[in-house]
Amino acid sequence: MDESLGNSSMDSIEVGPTSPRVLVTPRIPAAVMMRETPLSTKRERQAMTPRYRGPMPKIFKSQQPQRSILSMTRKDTTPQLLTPHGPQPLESPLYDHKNTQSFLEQTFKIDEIIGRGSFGEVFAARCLEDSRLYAVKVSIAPIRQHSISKYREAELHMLIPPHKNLVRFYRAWVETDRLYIQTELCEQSLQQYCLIKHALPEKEIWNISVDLLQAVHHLHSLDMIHDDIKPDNIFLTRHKICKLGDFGLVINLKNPNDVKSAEEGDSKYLAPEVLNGRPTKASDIFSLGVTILEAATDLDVPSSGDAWHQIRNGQIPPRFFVGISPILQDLIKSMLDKDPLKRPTSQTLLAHASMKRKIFMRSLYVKWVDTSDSLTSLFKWILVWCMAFVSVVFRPVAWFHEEIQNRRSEICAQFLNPHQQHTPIHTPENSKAYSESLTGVALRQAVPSPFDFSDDENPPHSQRRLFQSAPVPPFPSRLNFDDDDDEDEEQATCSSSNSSAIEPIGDVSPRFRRPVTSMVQRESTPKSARRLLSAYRPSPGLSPTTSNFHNPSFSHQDHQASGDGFNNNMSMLTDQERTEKYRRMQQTEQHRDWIDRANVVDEAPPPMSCPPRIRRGTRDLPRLPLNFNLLDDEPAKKEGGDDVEQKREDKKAAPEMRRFLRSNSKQLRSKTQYLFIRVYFLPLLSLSSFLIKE
Ligand SMILES: Nc1ncnc2c1ncn2[C@@H]1O[C@H](COP(=O)(O)OP(=O)(O)OP(=O)(O)O)[C@@H](O)[C@H]1O
Ligand SMILES: [Mg+2]
Repeated sequence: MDESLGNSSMDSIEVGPTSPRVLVTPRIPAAVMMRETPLSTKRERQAMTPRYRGPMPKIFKSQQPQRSILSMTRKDTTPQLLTPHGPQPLESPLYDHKNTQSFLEQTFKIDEIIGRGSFGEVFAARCLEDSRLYAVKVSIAPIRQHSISKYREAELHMLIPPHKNLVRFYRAWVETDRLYIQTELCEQSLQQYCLIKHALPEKEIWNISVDLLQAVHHLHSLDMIHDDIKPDNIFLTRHKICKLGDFGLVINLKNPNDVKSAEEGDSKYLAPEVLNGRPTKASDIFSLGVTILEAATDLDVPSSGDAWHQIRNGQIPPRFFVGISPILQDLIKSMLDKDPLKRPTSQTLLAHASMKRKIFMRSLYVKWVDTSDSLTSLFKWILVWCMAFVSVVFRPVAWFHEEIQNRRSEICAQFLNPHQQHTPIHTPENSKAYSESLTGVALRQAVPSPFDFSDDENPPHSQRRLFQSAPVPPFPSRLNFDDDDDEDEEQATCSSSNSSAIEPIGDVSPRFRRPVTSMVQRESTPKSARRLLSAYRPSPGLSPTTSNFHNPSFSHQDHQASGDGFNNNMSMLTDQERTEKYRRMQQTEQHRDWIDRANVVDEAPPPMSCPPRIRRGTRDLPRLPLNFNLLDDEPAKKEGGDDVEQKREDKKAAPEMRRFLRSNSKQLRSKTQYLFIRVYFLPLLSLSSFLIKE
């Protein structure tokens, strides 16, 4: 049928010799009419019928499912692995027989459905056993038990030795009457590629021809016929290497019992002799010739009619070959020869002079791709291990840094805000004493003092905390009440009285010389009482168990009679010595008051102890101004009225702040390192894991 005639019949009709041309709606459906049209390219066809988006959909033997097959599968049998020696139970460390999910769902992570064919659905799925991506084809209809060809595709595929231009077979299994075939995943089919690109450049056509001829030659050398070569069954990797797939119609010529099903290859690519006979190796060459012609010319291959015969009679209009080299034209035409005997074999074609160089170049390219792939995977492997190692090494460091930073902030906040009550620095040594004092254990053990000095200005003991071992610069040592001469005596006095304050009588040990609770009592004792306490020192040589302190009959007179004590010492001193001694005592008292204020808390301690380095660094620091921006805390609220005083304090504290900053610069540096890990290392880690997934 003439092209112009076809167009006029579709768009307009002449009602009479004088009548004007009127547009009518064609009665014949476009699809039927298009079958009658002569050869055209797919692009031309698209222009004529804008809604045309590709070849007509296939007619399925069974109704195409509206939802995925997976949602319809029920697991009621154990999966059977198909092997050349028969079915065997399929095992995997990830598979749980008791689980109601299928083997596919348990051992794969399904990414998407990548295709639907007459046989089944094809999924892109990541195998959880090796973390690689595969294509898994699941049969649509349950496999009929007595069907001869029920596992045909899988059985034939597993028989074919692997080849770089054949889609690789991994395994196949049957579960609940459905066949699953796990194969290599490719990027797209040649049909999808051609629909986007239309006529491919000649260089690509040569690459495709070389790849497919090698694949067909591999099959033919095994005495196998593919019988379904078409763009839909040819797949492209991401490196544009062509692979022949879908071995459902393969004929094994070596097996005389191989009964082929009634299905035949796609009529568009069918060799003319197959209409009246059996498929042969030559028919595969014909199908391959039509495929290459379609890819090179963007020909819309007819499935029947005159156009179908036109191709088989070698009457392809020369306009389709415009821009194609004569060598490629000759190659295609020879493959489409009507006479199967005149058609070249795959071996003859590969041995062609023009082919040899191209095969060599292609094999180099394939090797390069393989090498780069292996190097990439090796690099990824090394990267993963390095990352794992580095993360193992640095993770505790990062965690430790974070803890230190938090702790530092807390400590600084205490020192920088004079109006805020201070949280104590808890050390492993005093944490026990802390918990004891909270529960009152230590206080209950303590022998009650004869003096009750608790008053309103002293908070309860349970709220008092100590810097147990805090040095008190620039003030004299807390035990150094008196002159150097009587230092020993003073210490003995203190330890004796302290021990008696916490320990039950008769159980005094030297390690309790400075128990915390006794310090609590001491810290909370008013000045006047402390002076009186010194009067209760035990006499030298008197054991703590017989100490006057614990003797209920002990009185002030007894104390004076024992000849020791504060008043006697003082009376023996000169005026100047006494003044000096008072001055020092005053300083000590002031400092003790400061400690008292600093140690009052009303909150539970944080769980982590402050590391000694920081404890040392921060202990000596004076209070710093409130507006220290290093901390994220809210600026402390100034109480009304003492703005001026506050400013003066701030000014005084400025050099102290500098000192503080200097001493903390090391910590800030470590914070920078920590940030470096957060900003560079962790994203690098996620990048590498992403690369590995890919
Ligand atoms: N290994 C694979 N990699 C990528 N995509 C694939 C793969 N296998 C199949 N597909 C996609 O799934 C579609 C259908 O696959 P396949 O041809 O194997 O199914 P089919 O049921 O045999 O169909 P038909 O009988 O029409 O050939 C293909 O067109 C292709 O898009
Ligand atoms: Mg197919």
